[in-house]
Amino acid sequence: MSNKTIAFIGTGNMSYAIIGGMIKSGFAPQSIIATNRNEEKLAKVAADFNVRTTTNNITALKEADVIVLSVKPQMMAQLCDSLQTANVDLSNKLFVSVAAGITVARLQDMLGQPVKMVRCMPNTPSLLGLGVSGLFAQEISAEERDFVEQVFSSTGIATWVETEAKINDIIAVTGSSPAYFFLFMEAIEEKARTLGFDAEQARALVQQTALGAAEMAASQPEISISQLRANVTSKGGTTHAAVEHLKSHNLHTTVADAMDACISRAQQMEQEL
Ligand SMILES: NC(=O)c1ccc[n+]([C@@H]2O[C@H](COP(=O)([O-])OP(=O)(O)OC[C@H]3O[C@@H](n4cnc5c(N)ncnc54)[C@H](O)[C@@H]3O)[C@@H](O)[C@H]2O)c1
Ligand code: PRO
Repeated sequence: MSNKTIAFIGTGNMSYAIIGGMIKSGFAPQSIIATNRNEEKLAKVAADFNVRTTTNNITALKEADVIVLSVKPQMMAQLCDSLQTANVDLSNKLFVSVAAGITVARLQDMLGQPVKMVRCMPNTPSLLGLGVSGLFAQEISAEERDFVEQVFSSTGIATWVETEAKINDIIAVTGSSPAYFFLFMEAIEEKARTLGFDAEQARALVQQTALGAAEMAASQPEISISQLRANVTSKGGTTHAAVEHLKSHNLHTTVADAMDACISRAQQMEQEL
């Protein structure tokens, strides 16, 4: 592994997941600094991953080679302002922003100077090494590119996109989409409860089925997802009845429209923030 130090500024759900994936894949805990304003959150990160923690963003900024900006988009301007006024030379640092809806140009504006910046759109399964991260950068060195790729591929699949606009598409396809799957699982779990399964059974039944279905797809890439579905669906049978109901309620269009709403919101945030 590289000897660079990486700091996560604002270690909440997303950075916790990335750090978890990095540690699982062998990054040295001492090469990782996690910051948060909330000491309880830091205590958990330190206890779970043995990384260095601090409530002082500037200490982390000074020490790290790579700075991951991981606060909520609405908090980013305030954070960047505090980093800018700290009088630290940022020209040799590499920044990575995981925030949705803030462009590189806007981040540089917030930081008050044209720093080297990578836009990254990860997702929370990174915690298990099963994440997907979209990456976009211009004008960074091959070594910096390799390091960022090493970090995010340690948490799952990392893929570079050609244009910054594509990061918004990645949000719809992989950044937000764990929530779509969870929503579907919630709906099945809820119905299982109304059919009389207790909470524990309903949860176990839905999660095992989701895991089994994903693993069926992942372990047999030569079989299309639609064929896997067809294999469950007997002509004139029970699954057919359920699937036809979903189709007649425009499931595909609804999902596509939801993904368009996700992209539109990211574009709108780019104007707002
Ligand atoms: N959660 C996801 O699935 C996901 C996926 C992709 C990208 N993202 C992006 O990741 C970023 C973080 O999202 P999250 O879900 O982890 O949010 P979060 O609220 O869980 O984490 C952000 C943390 O930053 C801390 N914080 C706020 N201001 C701070 C400051 N000035 N200094 C230090 N700490 C500060 C907060 O206490 C909080 O714990 C967002 O910009 C989001 O767009 C999230
Ligand atoms: N979670 C963040 C949001 O909801 C970004 C992708 C996933 O805005």
